[in-house]
Amino acid sequence: MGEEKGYSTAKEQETAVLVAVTTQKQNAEQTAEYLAELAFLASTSGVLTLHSFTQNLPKPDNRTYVGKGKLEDVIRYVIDKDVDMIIFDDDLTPSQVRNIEYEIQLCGKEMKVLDRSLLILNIFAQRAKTVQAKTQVELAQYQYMLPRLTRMWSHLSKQRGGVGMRGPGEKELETDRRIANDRIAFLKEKLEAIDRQTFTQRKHRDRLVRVSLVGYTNVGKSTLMQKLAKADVFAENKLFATVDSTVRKVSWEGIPFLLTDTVGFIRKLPTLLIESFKSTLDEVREADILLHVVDISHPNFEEQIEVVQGILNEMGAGDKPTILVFNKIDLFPVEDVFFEGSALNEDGEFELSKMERVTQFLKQTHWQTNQPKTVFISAAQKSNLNELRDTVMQLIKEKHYQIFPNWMNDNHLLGHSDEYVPE
Ligand SMILES: Nc1nc2c(ncn2[C@@H]2O[C@H](COP(=O)(O)OP(=O)(O)OP(=O)(O)O)[C@@H](O)[C@H]2O)c(=O)[nH]1
Ligand SMILES: [Mg+2]
Repeated sequence: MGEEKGYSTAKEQETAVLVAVTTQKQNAEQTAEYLAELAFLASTSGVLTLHSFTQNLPKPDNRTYVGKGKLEDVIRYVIDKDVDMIIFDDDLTPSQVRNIEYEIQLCGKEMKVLDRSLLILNIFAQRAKTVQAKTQVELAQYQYMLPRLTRMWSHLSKQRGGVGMRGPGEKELETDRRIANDRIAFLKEKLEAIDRQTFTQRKHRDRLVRVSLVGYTNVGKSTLMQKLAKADVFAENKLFATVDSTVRKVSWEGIPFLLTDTVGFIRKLPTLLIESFKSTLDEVREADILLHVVDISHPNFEEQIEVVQGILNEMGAGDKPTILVFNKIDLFPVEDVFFEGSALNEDGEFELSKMERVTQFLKQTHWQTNQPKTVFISAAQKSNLNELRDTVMQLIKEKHYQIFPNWMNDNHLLGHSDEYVPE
């Protein structure tokens, strides 16, 4: 047994190589950023990225996404280093999957082929907790898989880790397609039943003002929800920590309202997921006020704002009263900024705290606007949360008095206990 020494018996972490193309529409810098995000997505689902391949093309190759020679390089690397999977940054068409699968078969080694959507679907599947979210993810998985049912995607091993595995021969394909179609029909019916139930529940809920936290994934929505609603919400430095939406009733200045934490958005969010998460996203669609949370410490936060705005527009929620909440200002690089207010006191110390100086600086930038309103905060450090509350309160009050014109008369004699976290 001596020769086995040094080998770990624990299950090793799965490994991946990433593949992306730089095109006329996507420059090299963007490709690098997308790849970094793809590696983060992979690590969120427990997969270690070993290497990335990129190719410059006018547009992705119709047949095999990258050119044939490049694909051979990738496959050779995967064989040499015994990598488990290849992850493509863009969605592959069913025929690209077939062609890539064919090239892989020629080399005789088993390897999984995933694209961005499938990776995101897998993460959603791992994270969904409620019956509704689980059903939504499963529906999206089947809809994704159906047109791609080739030998590789087959045998409906939809369990975690099973997606992308090589399946049995052509014979089972027809059966698989039939099973998939039946399952899709069943899941749709199940979702409709859940929808009817939640619709009835919602109808019976008070007609309170509804505020929704929206934003790119990992920007700090759940952390902010925790601070604002004192709710025990799961927050983590991973993508898509939240897949189910959480609603809390909060009361400020005697006015109750509903605060919702929602699933994070991401660039190239699979359309199938948007569709099947329709009812979860109804929380956003039915919201009166949106708090669009932005991670100002992220190098691409401006593009992330656009992605989120684009998805909101698609959902028909693009023109709701919105507050742009720039979060994580504690991570804003202080050294790089020029402070007009950075006067020193007699002891040679700054008169303003670091957070105050950063806030002051940010308020002089073009991000400070009134359309939509902006607030700069750190949810983690509870900085400027009072200002955020005041800004949100203005909008809540407007809406609240529209719904309950007699609220003041009915309630001004009652004592209110304000629940709010002081800074
Ligand atoms: N430094 C710093 N980190 C923060 C702040 N707010 C949140 N974070 C961290 O950012 C990470 C993501 O936070 P979440 O609250 O899970 O983000 P989310 O937007 O809910 O993410 P998803 O649910 O995945 O879309 C966590 O590690 C938080 O601790 C902040 O103000 N400053
Ligand atoms: Mg979250």
